Amino acid sequence: MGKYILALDEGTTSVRAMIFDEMGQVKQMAQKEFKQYFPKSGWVEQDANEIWGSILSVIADALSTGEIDPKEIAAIGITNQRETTVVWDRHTGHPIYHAIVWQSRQTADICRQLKDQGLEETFKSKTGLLLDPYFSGTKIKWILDNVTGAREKAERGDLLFGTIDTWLVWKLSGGSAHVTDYSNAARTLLYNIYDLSWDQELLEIMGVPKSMLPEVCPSSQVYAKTVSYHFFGEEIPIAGIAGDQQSALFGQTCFEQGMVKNTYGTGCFMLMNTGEQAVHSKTGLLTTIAWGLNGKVSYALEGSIFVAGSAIQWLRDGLRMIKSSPESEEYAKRVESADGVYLVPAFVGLGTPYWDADARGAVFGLTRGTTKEHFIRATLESLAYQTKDVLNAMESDSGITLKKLRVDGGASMNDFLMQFQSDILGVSVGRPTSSETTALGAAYLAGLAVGFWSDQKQLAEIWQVGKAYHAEMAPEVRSQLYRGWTKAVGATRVFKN
Ligand SMILES: Nc1ncnc2c1ncn2[C@@H]1O[C@H](COP(=O)(O)OP(=O)(O)O)[C@@H](O)[C@H]1O
Ligand SMILES: O=P(O)(O)OC[C@H](O)CO
Repeated sequence: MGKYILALDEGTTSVRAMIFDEMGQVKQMAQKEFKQYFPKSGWVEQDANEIWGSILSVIADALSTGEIDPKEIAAIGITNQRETTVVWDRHTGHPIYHAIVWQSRQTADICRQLKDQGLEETFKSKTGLLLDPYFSGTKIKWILDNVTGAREKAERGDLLFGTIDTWLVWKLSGGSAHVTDYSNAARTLLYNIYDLSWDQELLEIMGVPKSMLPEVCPSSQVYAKTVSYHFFGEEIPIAGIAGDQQSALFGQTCFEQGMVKNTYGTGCFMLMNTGEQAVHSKTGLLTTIAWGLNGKVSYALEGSIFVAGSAIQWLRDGLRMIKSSPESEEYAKRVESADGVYLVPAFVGLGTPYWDADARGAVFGLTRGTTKEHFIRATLESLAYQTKDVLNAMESDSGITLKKLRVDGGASMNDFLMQFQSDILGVSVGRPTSSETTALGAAYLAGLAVGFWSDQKQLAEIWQVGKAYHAEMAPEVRSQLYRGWTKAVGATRVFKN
């Protein structure tokens, strides 16, 4: 057995290859950002071939910089930005359109039409999801409706659909495996999360031929082996797949019912493990599959925030207020407060609990005294306020009052944000020693499948808190600040272009 597990973490903005040892420690990593395309207002697309090329390059980089022989890799786990949709020709392997990213709003009209036909409850009752452009189903329909000749090709069985996990396994296996796992299938709006099958009625409504869809498998099993020419002469088992948010839940070892994690990446996603029970939300949370493991499926409740770290990237790239995302912390700490400024980053609409595809971003409370520092601070604070909206929904749906929140993801490295998060929630926040829990989850799933780790108990023993934050804010200040946020979101939703 090799000494390491390789996790491929294909996020919204970058790909990472992370090589873990048996203690879950990072032996080596390589990362590469890739291009985002914004062809129209609210649309977000990527080039699936560029993602594939970037994956090959980070694998090579991690192995060569770490001087690791590919033979030492016992298995590969894949975790991915979810919902992002690729449709490609099964004969040539060429995508027929850009990958439509989960954040993209180009299917808002399709969702509206389906809602007008009174179909929301049909989708919700089978998939646990809502009719929002976020999910893959309407994105597939959009590609079939808008790319010349696509529908005919799909009906002839010439096209394949995949989320990014499926695309990468297909490429790594030389086109021999067309698979996904339960956690990714659960995000398509086409998969029945209760009877665990592609739902014929939903496929017909959406006009998606079943022949396009991947086989749905557990999250931990050997799906295929790498073709040797993509892996330096080695055939390595690809043995774990999970959507990045479910993978982070697994990497945080939230194995027990009621355990919660929040990941601050491009977006921000809070998931609660609800065990073998699928909990139905009354407050705009999603019911989803956490993972399939040991012959069982575990479910989760999820709150999805569309814009979190990407608001910080916008400060960097759009407004050019900062040179790097971590620099936001320094600016935020230079002022005592945001001085009444609220920024609502509804750049692609709002997710949980509002589900408003047409909302767009806004800033409130500007005065002549507002400085760049206040603006940056208000942007960071918006991540914490959105998280509070989600936690309120989660506590109300689950009946559980949270005492501690496990956090991870790029923006969780921001100490100012984590302290403010703890303050505004009135809950302790714990960041583990490894903030790379998304990749770790996929590594764990792959390692379990090949016997690299024996069981979940062994994994739970590895988790350690790296830094803890405790609420220091006076309750009346907390309430007053949050009241301001609630008013700002409400006002944002009234204004429509
Ligand atoms: N120290 C920081 N403070 C605030 N935001 C940060 C910081 N470091 C990274 N980010 C943000 O986190 C995101 C990257 O996190 P990551 O977990 O890699 O995201 P993804 O998996 O979605 O690509 C970026 O949007 C970036 O702006
Ligand atoms: O890229 P992230 O880490 O923000 O995750 C994206 C989510 O999977 C979208 O559902």
